[in-house]
Amino acid sequence: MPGQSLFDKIWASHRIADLDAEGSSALLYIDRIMLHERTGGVALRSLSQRGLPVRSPRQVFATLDHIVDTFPGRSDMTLVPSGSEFIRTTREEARRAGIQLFDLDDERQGIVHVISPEQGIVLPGATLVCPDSHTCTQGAFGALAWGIGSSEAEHALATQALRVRKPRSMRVRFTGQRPHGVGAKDMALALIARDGADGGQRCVIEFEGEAVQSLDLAGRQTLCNMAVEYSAFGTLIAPDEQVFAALKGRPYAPQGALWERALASWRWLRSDPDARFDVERSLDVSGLAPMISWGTSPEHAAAIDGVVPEPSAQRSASRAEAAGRALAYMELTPGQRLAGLPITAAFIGSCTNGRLDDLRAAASLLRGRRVAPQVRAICVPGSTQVKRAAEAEGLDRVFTDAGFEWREAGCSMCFFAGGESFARAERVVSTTNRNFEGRQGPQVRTHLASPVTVAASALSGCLADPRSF
Ligand SMILES: CC(C)[C@H](C(=O)O)[C@@H](O)C(=O)O
Ligand code: SF4
Repeated sequence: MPGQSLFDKIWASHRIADLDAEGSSALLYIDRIMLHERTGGVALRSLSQRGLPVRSPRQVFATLDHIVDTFPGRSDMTLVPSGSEFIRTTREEARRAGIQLFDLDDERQGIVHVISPEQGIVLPGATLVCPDSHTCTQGAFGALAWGIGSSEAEHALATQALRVRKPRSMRVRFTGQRPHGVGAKDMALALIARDGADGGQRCVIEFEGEAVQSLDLAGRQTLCNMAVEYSAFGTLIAPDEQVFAALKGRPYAPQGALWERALASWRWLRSDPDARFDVERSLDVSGLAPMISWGTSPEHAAAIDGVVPEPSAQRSASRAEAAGRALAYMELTPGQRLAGLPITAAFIGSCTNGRLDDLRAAASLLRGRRVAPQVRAICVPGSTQVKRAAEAEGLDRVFTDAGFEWREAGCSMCFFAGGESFARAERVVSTTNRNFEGRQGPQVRTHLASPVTVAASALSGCLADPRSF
């Protein structure tokens, strides 16, 4: 018998029943369900219309993040068409079901994947689902967390269990030491650029290696967050002392004697040395440079000191065709240098890079400097707690003195839902995770990058290398 992977262990400890003889599908117990107003309110309403109660309201948490206004001093007003309807439905159904809602006036409000660890909702070794694709972010805490569809969300709410076809497993080792200016976002973009946006093959990916262990928790969450752009089913990083320290004392984490018991069990949450994975990959980070996307997929990314590639350099004819289309949309030509490309907007925030450490990293470049006059720069903290903590150390002033807008927490312009947007065809450098056509507004061209690269670019008025600051 080979050893077990961390994924195998969590799977086995949550399996209620195998659904076939080979054990390739199982009914899994779900520890936590998270919801947001864009998809969660609808799932709750549909359930209540069918006369089905939420089975275990204390294990379900909801927040308002996707279509809420993020203007300073916001009200219930939202520019998103039918946005108020989503918000109202979520409020009504959360109240009816008796589940905890982190509403707009609640200090615990924020992007669903950001508030979960802040509140100690995600725990090592737990299963957590949410009808949102970036739920895999929470694998950074050693939880099996994945995004589900709305009918699955209804099933999970009604039964606290889900039928799951067991995903294959992958291990990705990041070896070597990260050079100056290279962070988790660059590691993720480099991996996706190398292997393609389908490289993760719907596997549960365990990230390992010194370059992962040395990341702070914000960085680990960035890496796990981007994994869905690599087509991962979910992610895992074996939880360590950093994770335990971060969760200790959080409102929904176990307390007292229960904490001690939990901690003792969490120390076993790692893959056995002889665990087998269906796919093994590795990437040496020591030669990486800060990355920037040039196209309309996160796989369209290159080193900031590089050039826009020739579409014909892509691995297949279909990829070459997609790259050609991407360049047309992005108004770029092969061979053009990436650094120096003029931009008109910069965005810092989202569940990828909207945490306190991300804001600190950006602020370290912005301090005492001003963004270029033609650049509209916006910072949206990932949660109200991130916002408060940032304000407590004066980061809001650093951002506003530099010319950034300082906003209320939410998803904001990470995605265009018909509300607030960048101007048509604007070129934006953004810490978010998706850059497909129209993602941040009609015709808007998005360049994905790390917080320091976005800060450097905002200051320069063009895509810029953070290492030169
Ligand atoms: C609206 C929501 C379902 C969606 C997702 O699942 O990811 C959003 O968060 C996104 O990033 O596009
Ligand atoms: S911040 Fe962006 S990627 Fe994250 S959940 Fe919100 S819309 Fe989705």
